[in-house]
Amino acid sequence: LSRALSSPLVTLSPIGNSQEGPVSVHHAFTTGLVYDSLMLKHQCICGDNYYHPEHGGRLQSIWARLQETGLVARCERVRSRKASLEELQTCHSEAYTMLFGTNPLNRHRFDMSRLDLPIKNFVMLSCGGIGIDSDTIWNELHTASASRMAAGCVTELALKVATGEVKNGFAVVRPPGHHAEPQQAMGFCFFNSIAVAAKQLRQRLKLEKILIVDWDVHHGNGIQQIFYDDPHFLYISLHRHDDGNFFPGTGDPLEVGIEDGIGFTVNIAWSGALNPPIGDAEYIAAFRTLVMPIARDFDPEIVLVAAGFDAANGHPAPLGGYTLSPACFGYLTKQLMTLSKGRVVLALEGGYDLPSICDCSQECVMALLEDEGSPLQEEEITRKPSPIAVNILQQTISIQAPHWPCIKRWAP
Ligand SMILES: CN1CCC(CNC(=O)c2cccc(-c3noc(C(F)(F)F)n3)c2)(c2nc(-c3ccccc3)cs2)CC1
Ligand SMILES: [Zn+2]
Repeated sequence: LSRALSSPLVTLSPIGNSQEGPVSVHHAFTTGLVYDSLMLKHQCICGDNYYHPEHGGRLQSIWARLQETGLVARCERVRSRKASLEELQTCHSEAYTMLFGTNPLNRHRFDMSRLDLPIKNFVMLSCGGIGIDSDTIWNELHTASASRMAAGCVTELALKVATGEVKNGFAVVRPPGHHAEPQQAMGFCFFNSIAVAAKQLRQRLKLEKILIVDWDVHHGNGIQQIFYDDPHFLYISLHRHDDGNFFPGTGDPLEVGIEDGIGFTVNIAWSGALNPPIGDAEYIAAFRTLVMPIARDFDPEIVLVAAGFDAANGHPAPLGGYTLSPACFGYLTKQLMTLSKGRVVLALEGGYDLPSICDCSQECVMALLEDEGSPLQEEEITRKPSPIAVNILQQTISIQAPHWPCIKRWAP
């Protein structure tokens, strides 16, 4: 029945006597959205949102924007749920999921004594809060549920896109996930939502080829690590690297995967700090010369996007410092929609400037709905990428060409 329901604007035949007229169930085949206010509760006990840029106001603002613009009404609302400990354990150790996945209300159910917690412990923060570090803050009552909810929402949405119940999707979730390693929380991240979703697609739906594109300004060290030896998952990241001097420092172009996974990690590692800052022209060029040719060659069954917006204009240097336009994120989304019969799932990662992340989210959801979206600036379409960026792309092409012959035509 679910297949029937997902076809456009189906009307079921009337049941019972004809006086009642047709009983119709309108399930348009459209973009799925997933959001849950439970994710707002993950906050530092110090309450200082300026010191902690990764706060609940980010989600509230994005959701409000999607409602005010009528986009929520045009989408299918996907049911939110927390990821189970079992789902989390496809990416994280049992001890880790117990430590960060339980709270005082449910911890009694688990025998924590036999867990050797190999994790750096919690520290007191200068703001008066508690956490793994000054960014990865811990709220004893709410962080576990919020982090599990984020992973569960991305997973639920990805499954509905993969099974064709919704056309594509956008997950409005926090805390972010792409820095979370199997046994290490860092960079605002506890559970690797994108990685958990990707594992479920493989385990439950037996998908063979899953593409993960990460356009957050930071390298997704956790995603890379979890899939580093696995050719079923192609990880392509574009990130500020500055030769390892920008958080988290990983994501060098020479990191291409190991064993069977060689060639299934592609790192487009921008360097040169902010002179000149990286903008639309560089990302358009990277997609044209590397991301899309490799992605088409891989021919994935679904595309998951670690869609952080901290590379967008409006993020001061420590948070990113790049100058991508919201329209550019809409353009990148449209490019990825040419793959996998359009089965694309975006999950929010970073992004802190509220007007900026609202504009970016709006452009991406409009792209998913196949709306026109804002035009790219003429200047950015015609501008040549900076010499440093051209150099980075050429380096990456020569490193990856042995694994992806299709990109050779761009090599000098
Ligand atoms: C208190 N703290 C201190 C360090 C901090 C800079 N650190 C970061 O931005 C940082 C560090 C590690 C990871 C990430 C990060 N951002 O998104 C992601 C994500 F996972 F992709 F989502 N990771 C970001 C600073 N922020 C500012 C700042 C400046 C202007 C306005 C707001 C904050 C100054 S130092 C963040 C807040
Ligand atoms: Zn704090």
